Formats: sequence, C-alpha cells, structure tokens
Amino acid sequence: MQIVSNTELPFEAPPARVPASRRAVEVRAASVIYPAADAPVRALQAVDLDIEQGEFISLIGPSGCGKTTLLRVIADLEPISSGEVRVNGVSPREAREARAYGYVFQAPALFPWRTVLANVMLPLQIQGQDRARAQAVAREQLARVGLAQFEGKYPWQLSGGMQQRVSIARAMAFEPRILMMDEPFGALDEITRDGLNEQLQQLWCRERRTVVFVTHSISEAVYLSSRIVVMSPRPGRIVKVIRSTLPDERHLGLRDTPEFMQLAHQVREALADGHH
Ligand SMILES: Nc1ncnc2c1ncn2[C@@H]1O[C@H](COP(=O)(O)OP(=O)(O)OP(=O)(O)O)[C@@H](O)[C@H]1O
Repeated sequence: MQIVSNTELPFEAPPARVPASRRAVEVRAASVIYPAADAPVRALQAVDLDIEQGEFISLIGPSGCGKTTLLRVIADLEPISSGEVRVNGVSPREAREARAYGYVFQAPALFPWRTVLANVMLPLQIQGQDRARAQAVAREQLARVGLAQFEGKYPWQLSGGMQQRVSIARAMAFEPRILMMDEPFGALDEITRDGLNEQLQQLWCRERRTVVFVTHSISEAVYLSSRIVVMSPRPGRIVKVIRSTLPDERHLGLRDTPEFMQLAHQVREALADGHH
C-alpha cells in the first residue's frame, strides 16, 4: 500500500478519556457455544474486553482459540450464547446496519468476473449509491492503497498482496470508524507482509481508525498494536492484555530494538501461560 496523503480526512487523535458509551467495542462476559452433533463446541468463555476509539488491538492465540469467533461476534456475524456486546454504544446489529465497520477476511474474497474498481464499488452500489458516486469513492479508496493504476484489472491479474489491498480498499469504502481484519496477511510471503504491515501502521497512524486485528504472528502483533490481547487455547479466554510501549509512529527497523524484543517476549510468555 503506497500511502497517499488525503487532506479531506481529519487527523483525529483518540481523546484521552472516552465516555463509556463512546467506546468502540465493549464485550461483557461473552460466551459462544457452537452446536455440534456430538458435543457442543465452547469457543469463547466469559470474555471481557473494552476497546477505546482509535486503538489498534491485536487478538493473538493458538489456532482454534476463538480469535475469529470473537471478531465475528463484534461484527454481528456470529450470535453470542450469553453476555453482552456493544459496538459504538449500540448492538452489533445496529452497528452493522449503520456501516460502523469494515471487515477484511483471511482471503481477499473478490469477484473474479469484476474489475478491481467494480469490486470496490459493489458494496456501495448494493447500499443504493448511484454509479457515479460509487465510482468516485472506489477510485479514492484505491488511490489510498496505491492501486489507482490497477482499477481496470481483474483480481486474478494481481498478486496476493495487491488483492488484499483491494479488500482493504473495499472495507474502507464506507469510511468506517472500525476496521476488523481477520489475519489479512497470513497467506502472503514475508517481504510482502512486512510491506503491508508498514503501510497499515502508517494508515492507522494517519487516520486513527479503531482496528481489531487477528494474527498468529507475535512480531506482527507487536509491530502494529497499541494493545495486544493474548488468548488461551479453547475455550478462548483472555489470558493477558499487553499495552505497547512503542511510539505511535513505527518503522520496520524497530523490530530489532530491545524494547520491541521485550514486548515480543511478554507476548510469548503470556501465550505459554495460557497453555497451563
Ligand atoms: N460454525 C462452527 N461450528 C462448530 N464449531 C466451530 C464453528 N466455527 C468455529 N468453530 C470451532 O470453534 C473454535 C474456535 O474457532 P475460531 O475460528 O474462532 O478460532 P481461531 O482462533 O480464529 O482459529 P485459527 O487461528 O485457526 O483461525 C474452533 O475449535 C473451531 O473448530
């Protein structure tokens, strides 16, 4: 993602203290039990989590611990079995209907028969925006992820990293205050992933949207996050929340600093504790 400055977007630092109702996300004693033919699967157990506006939160934990489930619960893609979830002070459904968030899936999930531009336009058109307006917004979003030159291409003509940037542009089309990302760079090679991490970090720094990001990578979590939420193996519980001590503006070289390594060590220890 080449970062293009956008003067129309106000640079909003998160307020020091946000009233409870203005929290981006509030999760209270949330449990999710999936029905299954043999024994029900308890995916989340009594999870409590508050996310303030403008935070970058990573959810990290072993495979199957419920990271995706927690993200889906916040996004109204999965019902909770018990507990309560609020997004921007309203129910997840109301937040979804108000287009409060954009969602980026593990795989880009683009329509192969639509051009890049038409893929980004689609949710806007479904919402009823007229073609010219949808096209203008889609073009702007593509420019922000550095893909202005590729709007006429089809997804299969792009690399995996470029396809994921199209997905990010599509998720941003409604200018959501919250961006939810489910391991968006997990399938990419390390160099591409580093580049996208750096650009996502810059995007967050510039626009201060709230981001909830699922990852398996300790280094990715530490590099990107303002807080790292470490989860235990199933049933998913929160083992520890680690607040970053790194500056908001980060470059990849930070990963070689003692401060970064110390944070990575804390995350690794918390993951290990979760197994006990
Ligand atoms: N629809 C479903 N029905 C039954 N079980 C499910 C369903 N979706 C998820 N699960 C189970 O719930 C648990 C949590 O799954 P989830 O996908 O949230 O974990 P995760 O931490 O995101 O895993 P990964 O890191 O491998 O993507 C897993 O054991 C999974 O098999």
